[in-house]
Amino acid sequence: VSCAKRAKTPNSELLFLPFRVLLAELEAHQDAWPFLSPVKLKSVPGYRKVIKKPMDFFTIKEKLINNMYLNQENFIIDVNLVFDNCQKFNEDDSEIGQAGHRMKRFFDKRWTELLRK
Ligand SMILES: Cc1ncccc1N[C@@H]1CCC[C@@H]1S(C)(=O)=O
Repeated sequence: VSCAKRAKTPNSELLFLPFRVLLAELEAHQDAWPFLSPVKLKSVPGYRKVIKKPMDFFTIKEKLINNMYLNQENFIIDVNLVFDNCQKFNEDDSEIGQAGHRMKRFFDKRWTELLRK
């Protein structure tokens, strides 16, 4: 089975520029602190059992740099996974839960502005 060829051509770098810009904005956001690195499965009881597909901004950046997103959809799916995992595991009125909702609102707004022009 031939695995999907990773996009290596220069123009695909250009193509993914908006994603890198958007991801940089997410990472710089004051409410990004819970999502900057993978959840520490050893120090968060229950996380491994409850959350089937952990995701975080650092992992997304790695995938972006390694050309592992072949289209917009897969990038969006991973970003939304960060927020869906957060809503699933954290109470809405918790510190992390609130940060997740604010980050999602910020992302949805910027995504629309940046890529829906
Ligand atoms: C995103 C998340 N969701 C559920 C439980 C914990 C966390 N994040 C923790 C709280 C702050 C950073 C750590 S981390 C990312 O270092 O584990």
